[in-house]
Order: sequence, then C-alpha cells, then structure tokens
Amino acid sequence: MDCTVVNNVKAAARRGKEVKKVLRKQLKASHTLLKHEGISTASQPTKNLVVANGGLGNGVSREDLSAAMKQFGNVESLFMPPQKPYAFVTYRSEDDARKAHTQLNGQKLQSGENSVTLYLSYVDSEKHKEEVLVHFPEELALVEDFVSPEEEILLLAAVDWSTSNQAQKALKHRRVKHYGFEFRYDNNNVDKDKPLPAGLPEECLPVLHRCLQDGHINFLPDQLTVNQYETGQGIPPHIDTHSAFEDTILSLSLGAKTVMEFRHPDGRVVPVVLPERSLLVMKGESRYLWTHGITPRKFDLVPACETQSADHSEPNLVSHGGLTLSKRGTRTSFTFRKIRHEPCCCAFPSACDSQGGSSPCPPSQPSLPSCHADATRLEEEYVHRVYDAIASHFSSTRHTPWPRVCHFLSALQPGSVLADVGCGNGKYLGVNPQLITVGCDRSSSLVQICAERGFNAFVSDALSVPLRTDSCDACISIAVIHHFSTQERRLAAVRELVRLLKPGGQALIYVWAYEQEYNKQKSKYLKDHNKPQNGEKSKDKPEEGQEPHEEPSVLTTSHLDNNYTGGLKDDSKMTESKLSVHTNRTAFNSQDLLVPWHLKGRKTRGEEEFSSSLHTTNCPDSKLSPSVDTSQVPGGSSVPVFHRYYHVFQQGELEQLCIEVTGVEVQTSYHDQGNWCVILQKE
Ligand SMILES: O=C(O)CCC(=O)C(=O)O
Ligand SMILES: [Fe+2]
Ligand SMILES: [Zn+2]
Repeated sequence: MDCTVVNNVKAAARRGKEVKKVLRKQLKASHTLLKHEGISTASQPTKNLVVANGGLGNGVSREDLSAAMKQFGNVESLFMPPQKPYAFVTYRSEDDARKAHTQLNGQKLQSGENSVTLYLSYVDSEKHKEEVLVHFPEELALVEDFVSPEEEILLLAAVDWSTSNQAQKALKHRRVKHYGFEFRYDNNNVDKDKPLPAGLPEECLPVLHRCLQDGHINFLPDQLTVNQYETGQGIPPHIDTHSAFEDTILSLSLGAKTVMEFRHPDGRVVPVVLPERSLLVMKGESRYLWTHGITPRKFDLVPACETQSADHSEPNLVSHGGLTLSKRGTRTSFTFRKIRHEPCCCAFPSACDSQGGSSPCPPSQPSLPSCHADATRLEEEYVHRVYDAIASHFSSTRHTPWPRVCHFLSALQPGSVLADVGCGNGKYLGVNPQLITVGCDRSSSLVQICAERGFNAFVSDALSVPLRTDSCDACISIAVIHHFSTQERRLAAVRELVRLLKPGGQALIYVWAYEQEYNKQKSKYLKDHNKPQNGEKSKDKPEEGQEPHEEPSVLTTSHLDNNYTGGLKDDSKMTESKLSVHTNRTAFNSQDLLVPWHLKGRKTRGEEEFSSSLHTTNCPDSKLSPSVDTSQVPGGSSVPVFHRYYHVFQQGELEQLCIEVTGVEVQTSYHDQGNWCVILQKE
C-alpha cells in the first residue's frame, strides 16, 4: 500500500473511533436523562430533540443555543428549563431535526466563556413542558397594560423626590416615599392616627377609579408607598402586616419590568414577571400567606416569549421553560393600600399578627435558626442544595490536599481504617494508599465525583454516618462542621466522629476561622484579595489554594448589597439575627454568614460534563431558590451566584466544643491558613 492509502485507512479508523466515542457518550447521556430526570429518549427520529449539555445549567445561553439550532431548519420551540444541563428543541419538521442530529451531535458549542459538547437524542413528545408549569399563588392577579404610556409618565412625574421629608427615605436597597400615612419600617406598621399632610397624588385617582370599576377593589385606598429600585436593588421577602392594611393590595409597576418572587410557607416559590405598566392585585391567600419580595440583582430570568404563560388558555400558569435574561432598569412601583382599623380576622392565623401568628420567616430570608427545624431548613437550602449545584465547579477548584492534613494521614499505620466524613471530591481519599479509606458526603454530586475517581464513598449526613461504632482507626472532618448552623448540631457532628473511632483512634477536624489574620500573618484567603476578577491564576489551571476554603472567584458582589438582611426590617435597626452576605477575601465581621460562590462553567472532561452537572439539579427550582442569584461577569454574560451558610469559629471555640464530648481528649490544636484545627483521641 502506498502512503496515501495507509493514511486514508488510518484516518478512516480514527473517524470510526470518534464516531463510536460520540455514540457511546450520547448513549450515556440518554441513560443519565432517564435515570435522573425520567426523560426517555426515542429510538426513531421525531421532530423533538433533547440537547444534553445544552442547558442553562451548563452556562449555555438561549441566544447561542438558538443560533446553533437554527442552522439546521425552522425551530418551532426552544425550551430551556432553569438550572438544567439540557434543553429541548422542537423543529417544524422531522427532517430538520434529523439534520441537526447528524450535524450537531458530539460537536462543541461555545457560549460565552463556556465550551460544551452537545449530545442530541430524539424524544417522543413535549410532555416535559407540563412538568415545569407552576401555578400562580391563589388569588393573585396580574393585569398587563393597566395604565397607558402617557399615564405612566404622568404618574412618575407626580412623585417629587427632591423634597425630602419624614415620609421619604433612601433605604439601603431602594428609595421610598409615603402618602396618606407613613409606613414605619421599625415596627412594620402605620401610625393610624397620624395621617400625613399630603394625601394621595391626584394623578392616581383615575387609576384607582378604574380599579374600582374593574372590581379589583371595593374601597378607595388611603395609603400609597412609592418604591424606586435602581438596577440591582430589591425588597426583602415579606408579608404586608395584616393589622396595618385591609385585604387587597395593589401594586403598579412603572418604568421597567422586574421579577417578584412569591413564597409559600411550604417552600413553593413562584417568580412572577411584572411588566412595566402592569397592575398586580394581591388578595386573600396571596396577600396574607405568601411572602412577596424582589431579589436585588441586575438581571432576571424571564420567559423568552413576551407573555407570562406558555399556554395562553391558562393565564395563571408561569412557564419555567424558554427563559432568557432580562436586564433590569429603574423601576418605580406604586403600592396602594387601605389602612385597617379593626384587628385582622383573616383565614391565615399562622401569619396574622392580629391572631397571635408570627411574622413569617421564610427560608428565603435566612436568619440564624432558633430551632432544630429552622436549622435543617437553612442547611438544606444554603448548604446541601448549593453543594449539589456547584459540585462540578467546586471540585475543579479542590485539587491540592492540604499539607498538614496529608501529614496526619501519612502518619497513620498501614492498614488503618480511615473515614473521611464530608469527603467532598475525595481529594484526601487517595493521599495514603496504605490506608483503607471510605468517604461520605451529604452531596450526591460530590460522591459521584469520588466514585468516578475510583474512591469508596457514599452519601451520608455527618450527623448520622452508617458505620459501626468503634470501627475506625482515624476520621477526618475537613471544612464540614462550620456548615452546621447551631452549636447543638456542631456538637453532634463531633460526637458522631468520635463514635466512629476505635478506642485510641484519632480524629482531625478543620473548620474555617473567624480570625483570618493570626500571629500577624494574613491567611492566603485574605492575601489573595487582589487576584484577577475570575479568580484564576492561569487560563487552564484551576485555582489551587492552600486552605480548604479557597474561593474560586472574587467577582464583585455589588449586585448583592453587602449585609442584605431581608425582611422589611432591613432598613434600619432590627437586623441582628439576619445572616449577612460576606464579601469574599475580606475579614469576617460576623460569625454566621452567607458566603457567595460564583458558579462558572468550565471545560470539564468529556462526558463528565454532562453526568456530573446532571447531578447538580436535584433541586428543580434552584435557579429560583433564594440561595442563588446571578452576577454579571466582564464580557456581559451572567453567572449564577450561590450562597453557602458558614459558622466561622473563633479562637478556642473548636476546642471548647470538643471538650464537651465525653470520652475524648484534645491532643493538639492549631491555626492553619485561616482554619482552626484539632486532633482528638478517643479514650
Ligand atoms: O415594589 C413593589 O411592587 C412592592 C412593594 C412592596 O411590597 C411594599 O412596599 O410592601
Ligand atoms: Fe409589600
Ligand atoms: Zn390576618
């Protein structure tokens, strides 16, 4: 054979191999879709395709995916469920779908900073859409185009922000002006016998009369609060105090659209897009039981089509599919209410201050928990869900085992049994190959990564590890216990570690320290303050830091005002119990806080990209969950920002905790790169 023939044969063989590889990966993607999402793919071509790795959850934008798909024909619909690593495309014809399948399967797609490999499979129907439709809260109505553009101008001009008086305030997150009665943010109520000199601006009257005529209200409101939000500002989730105002509350949106989130005490979250010039009518359950709030951010995820609902016959459904990012502008809202003069006797006593109910504290407005149930809710939302969602990116920043942890592991006798409780991506499981190691973590996504690396790991809560008492020669708990939100639970976590140890066995515990400067030495976490915006040292090497808490990103959190505390009480005094949002790489100013994680799509290895990101989605609404936000990155794209709860330990606190556990002795304690550490020995 001559050289060309040989080369052609080799090239054909190479191509054959590549085709096989794509097929293998596509098959794997189909299996994962079925196993984790219940989506079954079709063996015969249809006009519907599921595009694995082409989801918002992979950092793929709607625009980029849409452009890629349109190359092959007429796209009837493109459906991108929030936070999911896949998208659904329906072509007008099966032929176009077939073309897309042939041309795009196994191909790379660049979207912003992300490069992903797409795997396409046919699906039978569009059934998936139904599953992501969420109902509006009961008795909530939205009337679009309630005021004309001319009325909008008139109304906006009626607010004179230049005259400052008691009834006008520049709050941390927006500015407000009150008419009729002042709403007091210190007691969340109004002084009913102190009406303001100025009644409601007369420009409002035609609008209010229309509300009466249309039956939205059956009384004229006597109180108006005008809120003005700049891009990036919001209002914490709250229920307008029952005893202060009558049932129906009207909110007119002017100037720009926004997304208001409604939350039910049972955890349901419904984002409602409020277009400019629309009227929101909150009545009954939606007024009394659901909280409403606007997350401070610069972009919102809104349905790509202009209407709220995917299904026009069902106006009270919110479509979670077909989303796109919408930049916020300055929004001014007019909230009209009627002062209540008798106690409220609504049907929602649990949320009614007139009936001895408590003011709501939804998970979206995290405070330090005051009971066990609150603690588990907080950790679920601000620890477990977050780690599951960021697992793949998190893992890519956790490469270098920590020297002093390695030293501990290396000093153990060959054949020792080691349990790594909260093992993350398993970076300590292979440090000393002479040990018999087993890891566990609360995050199934991280456990999956361990498994892919060939480590022994299982999903377990650190408070209840399914291993026998006295079964381990050593245990490690690295960067875990600071995620428990009460002293009681932190103590229980230490107890559980000790339970696993054989008598004489040792446990090494690391927790993040409040003191990031120790012996006049700044921790690496602080020293890296001036790292480049994306937090990487070089393009292809993920950040590797010394401490277990290296943050992958030091993007500005300006979209989220620092110390955003939630609750209407954010505005002045009563903020103590609310968790503040920490600014990465700065000193801590509180022991209990939320630490932002800027999720970045990374080029990951082949199919892992799909399988591991799929595991990040066991929280179907995590995109809409309070622990997630988005921030803008240079270049204009947006990255989700997650918030993790931490309790950072003060000097001596970890030892104190360990001393409370009987049958164990603190052998050593030290400060290591911004962490407090102890080695315990079981008696
Ligand atoms: O801006 C809005 O539409 C809502 C304002 C609000 O909820 C309030 O002032 O209580
Ligand atoms: Fe409100
Ligand atoms: Zn009430």
